[in-house]
Amino acid sequence: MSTRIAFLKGHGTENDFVIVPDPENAIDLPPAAVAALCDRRAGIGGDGLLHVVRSAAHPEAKDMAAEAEWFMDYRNGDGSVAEMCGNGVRVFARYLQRAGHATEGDLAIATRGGVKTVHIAKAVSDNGSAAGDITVGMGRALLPEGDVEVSVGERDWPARNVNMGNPHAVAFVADLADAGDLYSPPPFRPATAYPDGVNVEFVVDRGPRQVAMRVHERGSGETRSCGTGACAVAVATARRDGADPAVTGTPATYTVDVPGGTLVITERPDGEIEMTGPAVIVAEGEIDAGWLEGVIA
Ligand SMILES: N[C@@H](CCC[C@H](N)C(=O)O)C(=O)O
Repeated sequence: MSTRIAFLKGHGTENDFVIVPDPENAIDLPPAAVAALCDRRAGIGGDGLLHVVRSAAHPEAKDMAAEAEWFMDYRNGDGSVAEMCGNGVRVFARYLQRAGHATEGDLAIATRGGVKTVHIAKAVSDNGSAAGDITVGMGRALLPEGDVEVSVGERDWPARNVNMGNPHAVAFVADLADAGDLYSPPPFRPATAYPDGVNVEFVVDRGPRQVAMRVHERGSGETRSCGTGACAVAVATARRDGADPAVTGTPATYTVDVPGGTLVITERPDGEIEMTGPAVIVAEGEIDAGWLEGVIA
């Protein structure tokens, strides 16, 4: 291992990530290393980590290499692996643009949830950091049948089970404060509903086709935003509102306010979902490889 490892820090609606460029997949990043890097006191700090690898160099992505040159090897802040990260994939695209691996326009990115197409809008500044929005084709939502409930303390709510590549439980509440401090994962029922854990969104109405949410993310805790969560919320809200695009034949667009900003989600009649929001790189530096080796020893 070299003595210095490059990293960047970025966020999308304040869902923040440590970015580790590693085109040839040469850096060992076991869960303990990821958790140490994402630690906000003893590490760099982040809700998750974006390991930037060429698809051809990663065993989980080489089958996607013909379609997408780059693989988003996403990890949660506790070091666990997740299928997809909606804010992460926009930040990943912003990094590729900044590094000269991508330009404005369309770009395919491999993820564990399949190949996603992102559209990088024209930059509003030319330094690559304060740039325009990025739109991601998030694919289709799956809505597994069966009642689900989530609880906080003594209170519980029915929740909609929505899979955006990763699992979500969406609960409509009267007040976002009802979710409490969200220091620990909200329990869910039935226990068999989410064998690999779940991301839980608490949602209130804000106006016509506008909602606000808080989220407890599997593997990260409460975060300031979750892109796949915002898509799950838009889909659950459209079904609740009788605005299922497959039934009405018209796209449904929802504005989803998160603590860290705003995401705009459109579901088309064919079920395809697009999410638009910001993606910002805020810093660049070097990790001390000796420290990282010590952490995982
Ligand atoms: N913040 C992400 C979701 C990250 C993965 C999630 N915690 C999981 O384990 O499924 C997003 O923006 O989608």
